[in-house]
Amino acid sequence: MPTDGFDWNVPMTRPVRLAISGASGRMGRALLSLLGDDARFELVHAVVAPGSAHAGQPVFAGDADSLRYADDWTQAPALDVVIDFSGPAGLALSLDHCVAHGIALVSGTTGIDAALEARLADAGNSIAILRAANFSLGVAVLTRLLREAAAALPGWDLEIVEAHHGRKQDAPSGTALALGHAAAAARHTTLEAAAVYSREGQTGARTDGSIGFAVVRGGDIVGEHIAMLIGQGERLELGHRATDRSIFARGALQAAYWLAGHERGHWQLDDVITAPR
Ligand SMILES: NC(=O)C1=CN([C@@H]2O[C@H](COP(=O)(O)OP(=O)(O)OC[C@H]3O[C@@H](n4cnc5c(N)ncnc54)[C@H](OP(=O)(O)O)[C@@H]3O)[C@@H](O)[C@H]2O)C=CC1
Ligand SMILES: O=C(O)C1=N[C@H](C(=O)O)C[C@H](O)C1
Repeated sequence: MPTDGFDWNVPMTRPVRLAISGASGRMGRALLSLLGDDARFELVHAVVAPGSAHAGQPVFAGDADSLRYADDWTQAPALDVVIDFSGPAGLALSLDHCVAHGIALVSGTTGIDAALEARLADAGNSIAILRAANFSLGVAVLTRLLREAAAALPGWDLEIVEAHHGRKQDAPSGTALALGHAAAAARHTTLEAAAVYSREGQTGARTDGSIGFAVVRGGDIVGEHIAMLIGQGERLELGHRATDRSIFARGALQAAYWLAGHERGHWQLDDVITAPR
């Protein structure tokens, strides 16, 4: 059994029939490069943006017999699970298809507005859904550590700094927001009450108990998050640096394998991860 922290001991009698939404993107390509060696899955549909130049092209370049990209769900075959890393508009379409056909949905898409959040929440009444702002094991552990530190140091100022590549569409990152929610809950408050998303000009002094966010964008940064707990005369920093998108892809594939066949409802990456504790 691999020792990568996920529980791989799920018996399946046939490959899981998988669709990827956002298949031509950075995360889509990371998923495709892992799927070539993964007998647990049969990739049967690969969705790109409506009207995309990728539509009709082979998913595995150079292989004329390969599955071809589709720019909608109309020709999708029977599926066990969809993995979505497309963006909010693509996720809305993936969700429609999954709900209409009773298909499990794994999504890593971030930057979702309140209306789509509400639709996703409601969809848990009819299909199995697993969403995570970050599919890496390291961030799962970082989140646990931050909860503990935020509770243990209630009077220390908390600032969350994140850095990503220059093409990222949303800010702060989904991971930064998830870290903020976890820390706020550990301090018996909410991120809505505590968050400060921007500072400029005559800001006045820092509000006690607030959680500040700072955002860096540039080049090819895969994803970095640092939570600073700042006291008087000392500072605790908890951080994670992703250097390869395959960590997110591996986590999403494991989540999809685990979720296929699970009953309807909302599931968490923590349900899939069995170690470390
Ligand atoms: N949870 C996690 O661990 C991670 C989450 N993410 C999140 O995943 C999402 C995608 O990131 P990334 O791969 O960098 O993005 P990219 O911009 O590289 O890729 C986006 C993909 O989605 C497709 N797409 C765009 N619009 C639609 C649509 N309306 N319907 C269907 N497909 C569409 C694009 O197709 P086309 O090429 O034709 O334009 C492309 O394949 C983001 O929300 C990001 O924050 C990213 C990394 C890790
Ligand atoms: O867009 C990205 O690239 C990433 N997005 C996720 C986020 O918003 O937290 C996860 C990861 O940091 C990469």
